[in-house]
Amino acid sequence: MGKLSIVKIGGNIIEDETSLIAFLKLFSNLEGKKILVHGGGKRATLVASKLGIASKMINGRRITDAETLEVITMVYGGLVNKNIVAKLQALNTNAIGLTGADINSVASDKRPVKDIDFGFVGDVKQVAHESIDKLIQADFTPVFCAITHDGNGQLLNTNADTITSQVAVGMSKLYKTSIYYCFELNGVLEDINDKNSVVKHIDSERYKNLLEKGIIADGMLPKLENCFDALNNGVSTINMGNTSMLTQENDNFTTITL
Ligand SMILES: Nc1ncnc2c1ncn2[C@@H]1O[C@H](COP(=O)(O)OP(=O)(O)O)[C@@H](O)[C@H]1O
Ligand SMILES: CC(=O)N[C@@H](CCC(=O)OP(=O)(O)O)C(=O)O
Repeated sequence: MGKLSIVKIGGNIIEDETSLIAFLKLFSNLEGKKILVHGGGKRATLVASKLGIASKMINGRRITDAETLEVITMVYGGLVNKNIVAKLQALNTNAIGLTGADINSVASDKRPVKDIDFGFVGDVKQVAHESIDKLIQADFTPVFCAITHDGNGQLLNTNADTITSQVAVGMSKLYKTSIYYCFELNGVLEDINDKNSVVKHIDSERYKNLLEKGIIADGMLPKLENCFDALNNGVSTINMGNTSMLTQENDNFTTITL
């Protein structure tokens, strides 16, 4: 089985031009077959506010009404995705930007209304691993944004961490897949105020222990949930840390195993 790396970058890296360029250089130099998934929640909030639209997040997920869906479609599928693709082209990486609607790559179901109505938010139901692989086999590098579709013409907003883990699960039918969640910190930290307190290895036991101690919070909660889901469904390795973990020089990041 060949190897495939799936790398995710979040809003903090995207918003900082220097960090973004530095990351894209590392990503371009990464050997082997690869996929990039990007978020952009910060930019969506900024653009929405310029348009007089208030943003509301619950449990790390954006409440996405019809107006907000228009904003995130323009921001994730347009502004952020196309800028990243252009910058990758400048680095000689032949990137192709995709929403989940493109080549029917990521289909989802609108989240059912229970206690909370998230609006146009999708939970992934199917990843077209064979179609995505056609792009990879043709030496294109897929760049996914945080948009999926329901197959009936409706675009849906889906968290980029979830897209990453679900695409990785789908692709693990064809490849030995590794996920790299890149963010602004060095990894999962024992003490959020001490950037050097990286927990180097988290397995199911340690995860339980960190949860009990309340060390994992905010955006890290769904991130780690996604990790264990991916590992339980065929993904080989998951690493979490700053962008330099893509180089051989940095071994100070978090590795997650079952
Ligand atoms: N123990 C922890 N170690 C590291 N980050 C943590 C921890 N607990 C909570 N966090 C938060 O999780 C955030 C990363 O998750 P998220 O906001 O989803 O990032 P992104 O979307 O940029 O990838 C960090 O910015 C940090 O504030
Ligand atoms: C449903 C939902 O919450 N979607 C996310 C998608 C973007 C994202 O995940 O961006 P980051 O990785 O930068 O946080 C949102 O709109 O914020």
